[in-house]
Amino acid sequence: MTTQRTSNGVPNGHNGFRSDSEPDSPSTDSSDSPVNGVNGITNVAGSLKINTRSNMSRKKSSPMMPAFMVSAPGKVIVFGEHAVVHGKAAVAAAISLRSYLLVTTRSKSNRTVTLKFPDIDFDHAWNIDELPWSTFQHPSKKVYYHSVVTKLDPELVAAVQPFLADVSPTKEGPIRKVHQNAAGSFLYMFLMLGSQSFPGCQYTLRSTIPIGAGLGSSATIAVCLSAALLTQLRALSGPHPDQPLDEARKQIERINSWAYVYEMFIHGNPSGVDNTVSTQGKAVVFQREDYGKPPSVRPLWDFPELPLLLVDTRVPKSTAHEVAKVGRLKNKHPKLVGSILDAVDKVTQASAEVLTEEDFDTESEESLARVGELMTINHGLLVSLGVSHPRLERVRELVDHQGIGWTKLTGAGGGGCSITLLKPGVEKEKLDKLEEQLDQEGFQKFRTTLGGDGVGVLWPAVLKNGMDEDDQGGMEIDLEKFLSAEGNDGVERLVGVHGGGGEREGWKFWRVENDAQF
Ligand SMILES: Nc1ncnc2c1ncn2[C@@H]1O[C@H](COP(=O)(O)OP(=O)(O)OP(=O)(O)O)[C@@H](O)[C@H]1O
Ligand SMILES: C[C@@](O)(CCO)CC(=O)[O-]
Repeated sequence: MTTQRTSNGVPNGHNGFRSDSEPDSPSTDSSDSPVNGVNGITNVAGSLKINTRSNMSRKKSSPMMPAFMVSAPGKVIVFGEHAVVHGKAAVAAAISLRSYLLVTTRSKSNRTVTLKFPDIDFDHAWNIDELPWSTFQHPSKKVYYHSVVTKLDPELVAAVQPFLADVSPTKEGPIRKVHQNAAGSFLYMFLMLGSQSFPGCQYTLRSTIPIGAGLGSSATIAVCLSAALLTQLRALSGPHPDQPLDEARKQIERINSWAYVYEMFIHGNPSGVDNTVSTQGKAVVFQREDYGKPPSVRPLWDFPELPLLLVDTRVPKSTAHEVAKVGRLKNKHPKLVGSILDAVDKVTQASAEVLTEEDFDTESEESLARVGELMTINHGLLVSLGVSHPRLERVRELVDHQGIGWTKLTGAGGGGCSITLLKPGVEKEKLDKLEEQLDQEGFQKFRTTLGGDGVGVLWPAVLKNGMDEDDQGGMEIDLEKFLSAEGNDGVERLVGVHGGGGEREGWKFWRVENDAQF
């Protein structure tokens, strides 16, 4: 069987996962097969041969898939957080901080699935054969990998609970809850998408995104796990360079839709804006008016490179808590809060217009002031919804005092991060003074660019280190290297991020750019 190779050695189609008996390229997209049913999906992972390159320094012929990586970006919400939960629009953009997931397959005799999340000190394994497959595969519950699941099934949520009982038993209450939440959301998605014949494997995650800071860290994990499971199931056939836009879009939607399932388990009632922008990258106008239907997503491919200062208050917050707080306020004062949410919506719509104007100029004070004023109004409305925090107000005070920009909280609030749009030509002394004060008062600044790539894949987890396609070897990112990489810089170096623009070697991204709405 001949296999065409793409520029970085990834065999075309099926992500290079092929069984000996599999014909050349039946498209999974055209199939209506259930996830746990026909079309070779069920046995995919367990019975495959890796199509390894004969000249790579990997095992020659192994029944296991090679290790591979998936990565997804964090986000900032530029306008419309919280209002978006209530059906209004939001503008959000991907950032260059990312999560990285390494997927390693176990030997055939090892029947465990392991989650290893060192950033939150979480490590747990389950025996695949002991998981409640019969409940998830009951005809009344069965879903398809291309199904769009928009709410959790209480019976299936209950079926997962016994498998959380022995998660992190020695950890303190709130930490244990975080671990159980992470475990529960993974198991729910794994059991819905997978089958008992899934191979033993380990999912190891490291992230350069601060947790619970409003930068969508949980969504990046959701997106990585969704893309990884769908890749293992061969329910994705990309990304590859000649992929038609429609196909790329369908796959992005599929990843996003399963990531939303994970987010629902973590957050209860998320709008889906975080996982959407993390999957797709760049920037979007997002709106979900009907929770029973997919959201409307308008990509903003020409989103301007705004000069933003991102500040982490280092006050931990819970998205679920802040969202619930606004919900309670709305129940108590429906008309009043309804008007505030309408006002946020108007601000968001106005911002989308300004940001997409042809003559919008990131060097012009006039252009930036129009966006900045909208940010100030949006922040004021968020304050009135009760989701700011004294530390967020302190950042605003410091920036306002220097008169160098416009500040708003971003994400759920209650702590977390703020964004400041800097005026053009800000005097260096003023900026230095501000940064010094922020440092002194324990805030953390982040340098990040807006509008980065969405979900990406490194298949296999081998970097060529600048070598030619046909050169020997490359550097394999194995578990040990991944776990021992030091800090954010160490992780980025290991996974091939070079240069301030976040260029990544060997990684591939689904390309869905054009103006169409989907
Ligand atoms: N690096 C990580 N490793 C493992 N789990 C993580 C990591 N980062 C985040 N999480 C998961 O995501 C949860 C944090 O989600 P939360 O929504 O509170 O923050 P966020 O996604 O950063 O903020 P926001 O939703 O406001 O953008 C954690 O409790 C944990 O379950
Ligand atoms: C606060 C919120 O609007 C944004 C969190 O990043 C929640 C959501 O959209 O699900």
